[in-house]
Amino acid sequence: MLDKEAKIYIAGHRGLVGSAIVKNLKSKGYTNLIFRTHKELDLTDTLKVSQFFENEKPSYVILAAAKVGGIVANNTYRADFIYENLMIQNNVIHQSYKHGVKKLLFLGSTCIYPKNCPQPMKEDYLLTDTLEYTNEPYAIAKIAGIKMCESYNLQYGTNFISVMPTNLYGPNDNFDLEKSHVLPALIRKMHLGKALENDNWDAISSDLNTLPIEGVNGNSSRQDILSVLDKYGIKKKDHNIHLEIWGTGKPMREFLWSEDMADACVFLMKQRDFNDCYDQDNKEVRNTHINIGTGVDISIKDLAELIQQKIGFKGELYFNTEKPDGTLKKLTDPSKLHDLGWKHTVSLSQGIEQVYSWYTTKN
Ligand SMILES: NC(=O)C1=CN([C@@H]2O[C@H](COP(=O)(O)OP(=O)(O)OC[C@H]3O[C@@H](n4cnc5c(N)ncnc54)[C@H](OP(=O)(O)O)[C@@H]3O)[C@@H](O)[C@H]2O)C=CC1
Ligand SMILES: C[C@H]1O[C@H](OP(=O)(O)OP(=O)(O)OC[C@H]2O[C@@H](n3cnc4c(=O)[nH]c(N)nc43)[C@H](O)[C@@H]2O)[C@@H](O)[C@@H](O)C1=O
Repeated sequence: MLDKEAKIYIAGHRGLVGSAIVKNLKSKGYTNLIFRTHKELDLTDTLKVSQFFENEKPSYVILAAAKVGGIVANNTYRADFIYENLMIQNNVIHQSYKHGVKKLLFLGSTCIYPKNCPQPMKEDYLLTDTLEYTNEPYAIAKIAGIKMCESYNLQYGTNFISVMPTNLYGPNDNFDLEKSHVLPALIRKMHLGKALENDNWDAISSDLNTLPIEGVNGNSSRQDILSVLDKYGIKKKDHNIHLEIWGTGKPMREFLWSEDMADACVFLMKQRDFNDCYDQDNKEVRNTHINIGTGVDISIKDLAELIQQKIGFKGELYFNTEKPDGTLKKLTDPSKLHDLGWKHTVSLSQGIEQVYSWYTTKN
């Protein structure tokens, strides 16, 4: 199964997860990988996706393309999150069925579980209560993706499996200060905060030239840069830097290194078929998806202090409770995955060092 010459389409190959999956597959000797950037193939375009599958006829598909963002992006662009995600997954899953794809892996998210879910969250807790408001549209699209895979398997005999990863981080993450997830946002905020406290304008220019913020880049005036950083919660007060953490700092989150996530995906592509997921005699097939996580979580306050210590930023942290907390706890129960023989290898402490090293090399 999944021989080294198999034609595998990785949708979203430049993203956080997609790029790690490509790296993992290449390292294992897979040679026939195909990709398209968003610009080359908009996966919300049904006709173009159909033509792509007709021309390329991939044997395997890993669906890591999606509209993705942190808590504020999810809460603000609610229509885009539900529309784009439903369109992307409807097109890719349906065309995979139409063109005889042997196996597809769909990436969901642990936000599919109820807001006040019993902890740790088992796969069977799906659809047992109300969802978290801030990411409800995104979660509903992801639940539709799971049910689409299950339904196509049951009606058409396809082999489409789903995984529900916890919060991920690593190389090629999104470091936008407003739209990203907490871990990359705090890495960048503290990197800029440290540069500011050391009056290291070369580091600030280099960072802003790699990824401009709201119209300022590395060549903008210092006054303009200071005023934009202030707006994003990196505030210079006399000789001290005050750095904003969204919410109360009390929510707990679980973080998985993206390359571990990629390894779990490739492991499941090789080891797990839909037919292994359920009892053939059971007429009601539900919850065939698999959690991917570490089973360990940390409060946002402790995460911020850990990143602060790793980066060596000496300023003060303050909590902005005008910003949403989101779910208070969403810890996965990864025992289904552990029972299959896979476990993560990179700790949060190691991962933060690795991603910060990657971030500073890139700048
Ligand atoms: N990041 C996280 O913490 C988590 C992520 N997930 C899930 O994992 C998967 C991967 O996420 P992640 O790698 O973080 O996301 P990224 O935002 O890093 O990457 C998303 C990728 O999708 C592509 N893409 C987006 N929209 C389209 C479109 N309309 N047409 C074609 N391509 C498109 C982008 O292409 P391009 O680069 O060309 O713009 C990009 O490569 C997603 O399903 C996400 O929901 C689940 C839980 C947590
Ligand atoms: C992966 C998961 O990601 C999203 O859910 P989330 O876990 O709530 O997302 P998050 O990483 O943005 O925030 C985690 C916590 O951290 C706090 N927080 C502090 N300071 C910053 C900060 O500076 N930026 C961000 N983004 N959050 C911050 C923030 O207030 C929140 O309490 C889903 O919408 C959905 O996309 C999904 O599936």
